[in-house]
Amino acid sequence: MSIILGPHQYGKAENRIVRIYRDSPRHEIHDVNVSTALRGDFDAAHLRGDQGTVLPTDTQKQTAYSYAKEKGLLSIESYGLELARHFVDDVEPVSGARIEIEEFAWERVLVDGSEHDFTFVRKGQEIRTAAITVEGSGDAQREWVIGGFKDLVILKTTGSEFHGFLEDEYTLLQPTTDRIMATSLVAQWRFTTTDVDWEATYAGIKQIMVSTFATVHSLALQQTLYEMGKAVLEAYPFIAEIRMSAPNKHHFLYDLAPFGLTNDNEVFNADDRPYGLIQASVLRDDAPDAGPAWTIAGGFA
Ligand SMILES: O=c1[nH]c(=O)c2[nH]c(=O)[nH]c2[nH]1
Repeated sequence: MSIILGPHQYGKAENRIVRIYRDSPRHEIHDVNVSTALRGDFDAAHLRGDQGTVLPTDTQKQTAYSYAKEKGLLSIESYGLELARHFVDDVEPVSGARIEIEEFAWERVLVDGSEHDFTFVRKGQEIRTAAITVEGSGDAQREWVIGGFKDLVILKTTGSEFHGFLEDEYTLLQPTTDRIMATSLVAQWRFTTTDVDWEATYAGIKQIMVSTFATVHSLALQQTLYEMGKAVLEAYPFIAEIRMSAPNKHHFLYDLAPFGLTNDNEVFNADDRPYGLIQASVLRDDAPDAGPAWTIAGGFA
């Protein structure tokens, strides 16, 4: 028996970078959280404490900030690709890089009915996400881009049923033909190309998902997720796969009978836990291999 070094990667997590575009009086803001991770032969650092091939995490951080100026930070997917390609192409021991990014949205405040040039309020909606992996060099280089969002809280007050489910001796749940359906949606989609209008695609996918949530008469959250994923794949041939995670944010009808009141789906208790957690992926049956697109080396949390 011998003890060996397993998979490893290292980088600078959660660089909070705010990039302002101020080329005109109407400023633009891009507010992101960037994590870098480098892979390659870093055995010596682990086995002997030899840092000769280790590009410090501090340097990775400095690069992330510099690239926000040098390469620009208009779309998190293209910025992440620039950063990952740089580490793999220009830093000798690096054979793979993964860049994970969250973007916090801001919107202009209105002053006298007009959008202000340089004052913003944080948008309460979803956080946009990207995960970029670049591996190998030269003609053998491969790239994987995942776009997505998290924390998209969405609710419909009707148009949702849940009945006909399997029952056993522990089943208490009453069937319903009219309930609130709500979730805080996480979605990630895998691109098959990097030749993409990232901004338009993001806006389009989000719009398709929210409108499908609204218009599908739901018999279960599972069905709604599948329909949302299917609609995205039908609209975007260059998306191979979409993965969704949806906590079922239960709204239970509150019992007002003790007060002599009726409750015709009007007053609910928004319960925060436990919650059903419905997770589903939808993909093309000819989707190209995902490679390391979804996973980080070693499966670290
Ligand atoms: O949409 C739902 N899916 C379920 O699997 C489930 N289970 C449950 O108790 N309520 C619901 N709702």
